Amino acid sequence: MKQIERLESLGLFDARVPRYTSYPTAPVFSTKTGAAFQHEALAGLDPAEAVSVYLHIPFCERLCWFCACRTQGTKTLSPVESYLDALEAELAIVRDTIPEDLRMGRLHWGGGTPTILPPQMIHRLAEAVKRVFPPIQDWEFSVEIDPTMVDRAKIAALAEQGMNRASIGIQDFDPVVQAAIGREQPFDVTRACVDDLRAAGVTSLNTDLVYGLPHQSQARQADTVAKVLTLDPDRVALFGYAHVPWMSKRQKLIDEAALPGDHARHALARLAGARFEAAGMTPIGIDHFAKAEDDLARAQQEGRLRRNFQGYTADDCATLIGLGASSISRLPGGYLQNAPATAAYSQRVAAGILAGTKGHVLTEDDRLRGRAIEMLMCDFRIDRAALERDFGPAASRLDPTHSLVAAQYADYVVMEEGSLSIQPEGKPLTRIIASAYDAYIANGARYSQAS
Ligand SMILES: C=Cc1c2[nH]c(c1C)Cc1[nH]c(c(CCC(=O)O)c1C)Cc1[nH]c(c(C)c1CCC(=O)O)Cc1[nH]c(c(C)c1C=C)C2
Ligand SMILES: C[C@H]1O[C@@H](n2cnc3c(N)ncnc32)[C@H](O)[C@@H]1O
Ligand code: MET
Ligand code: SF4
Repeated sequence: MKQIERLESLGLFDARVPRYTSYPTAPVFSTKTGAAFQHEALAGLDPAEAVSVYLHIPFCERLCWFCACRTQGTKTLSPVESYLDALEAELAIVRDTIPEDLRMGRLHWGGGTPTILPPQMIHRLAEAVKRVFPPIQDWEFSVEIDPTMVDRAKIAALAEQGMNRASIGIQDFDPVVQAAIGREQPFDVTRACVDDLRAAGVTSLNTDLVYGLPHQSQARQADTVAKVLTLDPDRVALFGYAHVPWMSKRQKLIDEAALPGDHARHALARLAGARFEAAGMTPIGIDHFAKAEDDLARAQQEGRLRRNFQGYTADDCATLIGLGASSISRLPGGYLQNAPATAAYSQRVAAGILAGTKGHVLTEDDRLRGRAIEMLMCDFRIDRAALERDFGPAASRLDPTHSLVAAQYADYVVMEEGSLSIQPEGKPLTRIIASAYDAYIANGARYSQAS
C-alpha cells in the first residue's frame, strides 16, 4: 500500500479534530466560569512576571469568503471608532483590577484587520494599552497586516509605537483562486507592503498561506510559493483550509465543487512544504516554516516552542491577557473568553463589567493532558521525564493512552523509555493522535478536517 493510502486507512481524511491552540479547546468553555473568575485571576497576577497582551480588531473592509476568523465588514470608520471607546473602557476596568506595576512583554494586534485603523487611531490605541501595561525594555509588538488595507503612514505610525514584527495575509497569489475566495490581492501591492515594513524596521516578517482553497492546483501552488519566496519571509504559516460553513456563514459563497479532493489537498501541502524546505526553511510544528536564524526555529531547536491562541510561538510568558470582543485570556487558573459579539462586548465594558463570559478553570488533569498535547503539536514527542518533572506520579495516568496510540498507529509512532514519538511519515496524523489525549473530545463540537 502507498504511504498516503496507509494514512488514509487510519482516518487521515475522515477525522474532524481540533487544532489545539488550547486545551481544553474553546468549544468546551462554559458560562460557569466568567467575570468573577477573571477578576480574581487578574487581581492575583504576580507583578514580577511580564504578561503578553492580545488585542482583537474585529473589522475588515472586505470579507474574504474563505475566512473563519471572527470579524465583521464595514465601509466606514464609525463602528471602529466606537469600538476603540469600548477597548478603552475595558482597559480602564482591567487597570483597576490588575496589580499596579504589571509590565507587558509582548503585544499582538490581530483580527480582523488592525490596519483598518488610520494613523491617529493607531496612536490612540497603542498609547491606551501602554498606559495600562507599560512595556518592558526589549518588548515585542507584532501586528497582522492586510497588504491591501495599509499605507506608509499607517506603517510609520505602527513603527513609531514600537512594532518590530508583522504578519501579512497572502493566502494565494493566483488570480483565479483569489476570485474564488473573494479576495483580490495583486503581487506588486504585497511586494510594496513588504518593502515598506522592512524599511520601517520590522525584523521578523510572517506570511500566511492557505492550501485546499477552490481551484488550487500543483502549478498554481508552485507559482504562489515561488512568489512568496521572492519576498524573503522569516516565517511562513501554511494553514489547511478549514471549511466550516455552519460556523462561518460567508463560507457559503465558496463553490464546494471547486475544492480540491482529499488527495489533491494533501499533495498541495506536500508540494508547498517541500519547496519551503528546499529554500532552506525549517518546518515548525504541523503548519509553519521558519528561517534557521528566526526565533521560532531557534525555539523549536531548543525545545522552547509553544502553542497559544495565535498558533506557534516562542513566547514564554505564562499569562496572556486578551482584550476586545471574542479574545481569549490564559490566566494562571484557567481560560476565559470575552463576549464574542462586538455589541454585547461593548455593552458589558460600558457598564463597567469585565468582558469575560465563558471560560474553563483548569484541573490538574487538564494541565497534564494539555502539556502532553502541546508537546505533540510542537515537538511530535511526549517527553515522559519532562512530564514527571512537572506532574510527578500523575504522569503515569497517560500510560494507557500511550499504549493505545502505540498499538493503533504502530507504523508511525515509537515508544522509548516511556516517551512517545511520532515518526516523520506519521506527522500528518498529529492532530488525530493528540485528540487521543483529549478527555473532552466526545462533547459534540464540530471541527474541520485534520490534515
Ligand atoms: C489560523 C487561524 C485561525 C484561528 N481560528 C481559525 C483560524 C483559521 C478558525 C477556527 N477556529 C476554530 C475553528 C473550528 C474548530 C477547528 O476546526 O479547529 C476554526 C475553523 C475554533 C476556535 N478557536 C478559537 C475560537 C474562539 C474558536 C471557536 C469556538 C467557538 O466560539 O465556537 C480560538 C482562536 N483561534 C484563532 C483565534 C484568533 C482565536 C481566538 C481569538 C485562530
Ligand atoms: C489569520 C489567518 O488565518 C487563516 N485563515 C482564515 N480563515 C481560514 C480558514 N477557513 N481555514 C484556514 N485558514 C484560515 C488565514 O491565513 C489568515 O491570514
Ligand atoms: N486581515 C488580514 C489579511 O487578511 C490579516 C490576516 S487575516 C486575520 O490580510
Ligand atoms: S482574511 Fe483577513 S481581511 Fe479577509 S475577512 Fe479574514 S480577517 Fe478580514
